[in-house]
Amino acid sequence: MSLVSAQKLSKRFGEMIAVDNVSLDVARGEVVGFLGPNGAGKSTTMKMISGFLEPDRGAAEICGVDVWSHPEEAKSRLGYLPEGAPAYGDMPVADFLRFCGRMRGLKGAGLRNRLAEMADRVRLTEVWSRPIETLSKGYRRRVGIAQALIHDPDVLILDEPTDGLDPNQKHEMRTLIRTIAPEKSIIVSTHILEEVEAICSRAVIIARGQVVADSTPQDLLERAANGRAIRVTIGSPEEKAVVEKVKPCSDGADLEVMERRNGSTRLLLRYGDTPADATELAKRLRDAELPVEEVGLWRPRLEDVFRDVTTPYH
Ligand SMILES: Nc1ncnc2c1ncn2[C@@H]1O[C@H](COP(=O)(O)OP(=O)(O)OP(=O)(O)O)[C@@H](O)[C@H]1O
Repeated sequence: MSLVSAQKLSKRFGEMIAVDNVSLDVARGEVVGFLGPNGAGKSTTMKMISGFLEPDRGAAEICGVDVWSHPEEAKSRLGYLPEGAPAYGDMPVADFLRFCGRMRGLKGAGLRNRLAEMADRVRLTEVWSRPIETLSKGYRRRVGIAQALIHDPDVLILDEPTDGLDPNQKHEMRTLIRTIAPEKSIIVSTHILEEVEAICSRAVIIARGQVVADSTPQDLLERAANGRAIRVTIGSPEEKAVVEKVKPCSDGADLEVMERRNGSTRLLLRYGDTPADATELAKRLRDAELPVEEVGLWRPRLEDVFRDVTTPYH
């Protein structure tokens, strides 16, 4: 069963369609990376899924509970980490989490147990009595995660969970997310594509309010290249002349100039559905007496895939 189910969500602000017919299902154990350029509609979609913003059309359910007709019940199954640090900076960590627990309806031994578990699991023991505003960014973000987890929700929505953290803190946060992932459905909004590869089992890319890709990060990478593109570097800065000379050797591939650097031009040759043969191409380029520096199958990064699927929407 999907713990998160959003069906055909749409939202307009005046004339502008911020979210257009977005559907998203997330099963237990899935970590979905929610990606998109600035203004794509990520926050608006997450706010509608978590019941903070009413959609014009469509519906969202958390654990089978409609977020608009039964908001209290739906929100009790949901933990949310907003962007940035938690408020109430002058409160000690323990008091803040106790307060959040009470707001979530916990009390007595149940509350004490959850607080102890958070201290241990989110590794907050060291700073337990310190005011939040005196903590490092990494610890503050962990306090944010602890407040989202205090009532042991089935669904977690995390907005930019590692933004502004140093590499060690990022690593710790990702390890924590991976540890809790099997029991929950998690949606992570992020701009950091390496994060998607590190922790997400699925990547949903949104542009201009619409879902433009929904697949595993590995599948997106394979689909983008799949041995069907070659990267060529020619030792000449004359972009136009390079393209003209490479074209007749390229068996009808689509040519794109990737970059010009240090007197060289780097091209990307896409072969569509035909497998690319880098050895044959290298031979032809040498026969044409081009100053070839490098010829190899192109291995895209997630950045390239992201650019590919969102660029037509800018
Ligand atoms: N309350 C609002 N009133 C008017 N327009 C809004 C409102 N909230 C969002 N928008 C607009 O809706 C579009 C989608 O915004 P949204 O914040 O959902 O994008 P996003 O993908 O989260 O962007 P970012 O990565 O920059 O946070 C943007 O053009 C934004 O300006």
